[in-house]
Amino acid sequence: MQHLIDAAHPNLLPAHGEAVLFPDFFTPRESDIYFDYFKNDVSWKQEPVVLFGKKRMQPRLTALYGDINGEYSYSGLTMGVNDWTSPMAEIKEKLEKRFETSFNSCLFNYYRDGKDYMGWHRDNEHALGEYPLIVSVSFGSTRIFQFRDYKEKMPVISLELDHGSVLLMKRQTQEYWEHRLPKTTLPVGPRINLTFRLLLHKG
Ligand SMILES: O=C(O)CCC(=O)C(=O)O
Ligand SMILES: [Fe+2]
Repeated sequence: MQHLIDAAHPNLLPAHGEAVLFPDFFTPRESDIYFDYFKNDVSWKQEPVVLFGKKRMQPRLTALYGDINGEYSYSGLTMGVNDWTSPMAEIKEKLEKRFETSFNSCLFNYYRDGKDYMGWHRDNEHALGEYPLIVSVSFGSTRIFQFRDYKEKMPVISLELDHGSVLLMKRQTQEYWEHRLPKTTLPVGPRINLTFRLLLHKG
């Protein structure tokens, strides 16, 4: 893979992994079009999850797309896999070319407002292999995204994910760091996030 870290795109993590932000990966115009398209045409669902033995609805809407047939178990949740649509395939190809890799699935998240969030987690499912490359695309309202050391639970590294930005996470990132998209009491509009992944086998 070509070297992705340079002065304009520094590694946001001090050690044990690489996280690189590309703030204007998509133009504002492209981003507006993708946002409207995904808002209306993704089969969004609010899925229940079991946390500490209690069933609750996830604080966001989700959908899974990819080229694996059938179902995929992700974080204790079995999700149906939908077929790529052409705007999704277009984004996937652009990312694959730029980052010299390939993806076979994408998890879509829809955060309706500041009350929707994703808690601390690592994307370290077995199906992703040892050192997964995860590419996260954001459209819509800017939200804060945070990393913290998985063992020490500190310090927190915060960044803003803007409309049209791409965040790349690679190497040991999912082993040493956890990440989240915190709630906010500030008035924020909806945000759509796409995380492209390569699943090595079914979950
Ligand atoms: O919405 C985001 O930026 C985070 C998404 C995420 O961490 C995930 O889908 O695993
Ligand atoms: Fe994640």
